[in-house]
Amino acid sequence: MDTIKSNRLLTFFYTPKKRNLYKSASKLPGPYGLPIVGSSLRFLGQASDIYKCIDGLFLEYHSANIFKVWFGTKLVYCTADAKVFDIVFTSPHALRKEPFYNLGDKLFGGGLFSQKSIPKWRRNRKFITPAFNSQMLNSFMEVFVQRSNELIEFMRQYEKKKDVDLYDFLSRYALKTICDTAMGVNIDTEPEGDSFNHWIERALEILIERIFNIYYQIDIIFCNSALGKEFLDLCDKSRSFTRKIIVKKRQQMEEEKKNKDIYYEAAEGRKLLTFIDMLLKVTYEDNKSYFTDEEIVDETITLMGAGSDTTSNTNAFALVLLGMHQDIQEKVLAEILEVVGPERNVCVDDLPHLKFLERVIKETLRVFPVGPILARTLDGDINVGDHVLSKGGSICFGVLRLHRKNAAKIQPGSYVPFSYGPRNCLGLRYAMMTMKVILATILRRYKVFTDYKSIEEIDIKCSVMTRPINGYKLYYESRK
Ligand code: HEM
Repeated sequence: MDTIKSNRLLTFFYTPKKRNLYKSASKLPGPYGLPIVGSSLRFLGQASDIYKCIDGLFLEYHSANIFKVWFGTKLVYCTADAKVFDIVFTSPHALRKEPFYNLGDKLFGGGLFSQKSIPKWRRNRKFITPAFNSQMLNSFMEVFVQRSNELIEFMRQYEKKKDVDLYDFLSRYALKTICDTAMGVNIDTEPEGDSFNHWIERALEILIERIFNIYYQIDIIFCNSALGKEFLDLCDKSRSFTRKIIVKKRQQMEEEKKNKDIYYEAAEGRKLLTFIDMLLKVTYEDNKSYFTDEEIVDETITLMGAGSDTTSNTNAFALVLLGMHQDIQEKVLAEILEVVGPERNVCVDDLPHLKFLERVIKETLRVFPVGPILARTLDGDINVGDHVLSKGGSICFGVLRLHRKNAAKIQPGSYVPFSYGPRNCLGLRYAMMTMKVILATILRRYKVFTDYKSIEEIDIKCSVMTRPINGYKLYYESRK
């Protein structure tokens, strides 16, 4: 059994270490909490109920800048205030993700997204960042275009069908794209490629249920439950597939090396090293023992997850919004035809000119931010003006609530779909480029419709990412 977690549950004493937390909490409003379990019992349920409950609290305490929730013995400060977000997300005391993220370690391990050691995160972030610099991104353009063209061809067979799962197609092609670009590995012949995103999606949904279920925080209870067994199986399958890709990549590199020295070429500036080239090089060629085999899997599966589901989710929501607003869809089309024309492929130089399309993507991310809530743990006190957030507490940001605030309350810094500060999204520019190419390619070929009539009709759940409870309800037909 995970003794640290079970001790945390059982020993709820007023220790001097916690005195500041209680003092800080006593000044804030928040829901009633029982001894030991706090308010945690109200979050029991499935991903859809959990988000409703969290959102309900944000609405109930909307007039307070910050409110508190005792989750078990943990004090969670909750806020949808742009000023607090700004101070906390740029503070050196809030670099660590909330330890709840680590309940997903069996899936993502210590990849960049969930890495809890700050020195290790800093080192890895610095190491991986150049794999997404401008030169690299421009070199990915050919793949973005080719995969988008394949996607619209694939879509042809499902034209006008109302029960089509367009999100599934988008995420399959996004996975192929991230594997082609960040890894230089083609997964077309791998049967698991079509299931990987479903495994991750379901695993994340279970993870949310685990995070908010105080009983499931204890490893032995979770791992022996039906949900826990399903989670472990999904982790196993997803990581095995990731290992298979890494092995394929290593074999590919060995083959390439027989003919030429790819690293020598890289040093000469004649070859760009992808994210995985860099990881494998530093581990196996330079003998620096930078990453263990499992750490390479951690970073790779993190990028595969973060790099595909996020963009496909946003693309699907963008198509839903354009399906609702046919006039805006026509304006986007007119821009695409003006900038790119009716036949030619989109190229790098077109991207800055697709301004209206960019506004549509940004509006989509405002209304449906990929991460509806973000959470950090506090390694030091942080003064946010009228309150001091105490070391040892956690902070939960209602990004979706912040984004949907009444226009009159909007302050600078109220738009944070990629988070910000040192731990912001590493793939921001990659994401914007690939989303523009895919949407421009789809919209030029198809007219898109949805059965949703308004944003309010779309019930949201949080499976780590924002998802529509009842699907995207998209269908499409060829443009004449
Ligand atoms: C619409 C697309 C995307 C959105 C809205 C998005 C949003 C975010 C957000 C909000 C975070 C911070 C999460 C937190 O603090 O808990 C994040 C982190 C991250 N994202 Fe993205 N992301 C997108 C696409 C991508 C892509 C395409 C990649 C990779 C190519 C990527 C890689 C990462 C990584 C590695 C992190 C962790 C960074 C760190 O902790 O240092 N993301 N993303």
